[in-house]
Amino acid sequence: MVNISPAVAVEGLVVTRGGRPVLPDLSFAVPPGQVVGLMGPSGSGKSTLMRSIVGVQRIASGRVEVFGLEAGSPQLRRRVGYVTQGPSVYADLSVRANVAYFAAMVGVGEEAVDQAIAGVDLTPYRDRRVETLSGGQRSRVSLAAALVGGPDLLVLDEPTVGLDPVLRRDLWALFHGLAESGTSLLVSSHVMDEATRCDRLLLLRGGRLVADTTPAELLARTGTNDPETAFLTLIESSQVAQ
Ligand SMILES: Nc1ncnc2c1ncn2[C@@H]1O[C@H](COP(=O)(O)OP(=O)(O)OP(=O)(O)O)[C@@H](O)[C@H]1O
Repeated sequence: MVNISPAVAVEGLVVTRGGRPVLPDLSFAVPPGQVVGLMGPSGSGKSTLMRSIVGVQRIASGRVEVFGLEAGSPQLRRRVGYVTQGPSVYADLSVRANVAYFAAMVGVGEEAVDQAIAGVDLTPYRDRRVETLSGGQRSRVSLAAALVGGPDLLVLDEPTVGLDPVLRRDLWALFHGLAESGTSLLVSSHVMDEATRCDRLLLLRGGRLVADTTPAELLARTGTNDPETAFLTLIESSQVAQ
């Protein structure tokens, strides 16, 4: 068997926030070149885990490695793109100026800026100030800013929240296109029907991993054809097991 190193390796991760263990003990690996969904209800710890992976979360113990380097290492700065849930771009600047700003931070030029804007389908809006765009368009500006450096790992916190079905479908197609060209993606969502759009799934509840699986395995294991029911079935069986 070929030994493929994981994009992300987490072992015994413990994170405490507000004096409470938010992630009590997590271990898993994210394979490279795939779209991995981090699913779980609100408050299950998805954002905290993503923050740990991009290296902006203080961890109590354990190990988080990205491409074999400690999360947050300076060598990873250009290799990891992160889009938070809140707005991460400047409302009073144009789409182009925003993406160009992030391009300057990672040391890439004009061509990369145009490519990133085209990649999220915003070329017709490139000279518009972000504050004049719709919510969905704004979130795509954040995505273009994260994409501009050509990261090897993209960490996206609920990127499709509040988007209409057509845009959601287009964004998932974009994610898969990126994965096909070798990018690893970790995408969070609390909408379980998005689970079927992922190559792999990490299901989180109360800061614990309920499953590390594929959509097909999840449905087969729970004998359902709907991811939401499958998730509820898993939660119930894990409660019985406790
Ligand atoms: N700054 C903070 N101080 C203390 N507790 C926090 C802080 N941020 C988050 N928490 C707690 O950590 C837990 C996990 O929160 P987190 O934001 O990681 O969940 P989430 O799954 O991303 O939720 P959502 O889908 O609503 O964004 C929650 O119980 C939350 O209340």
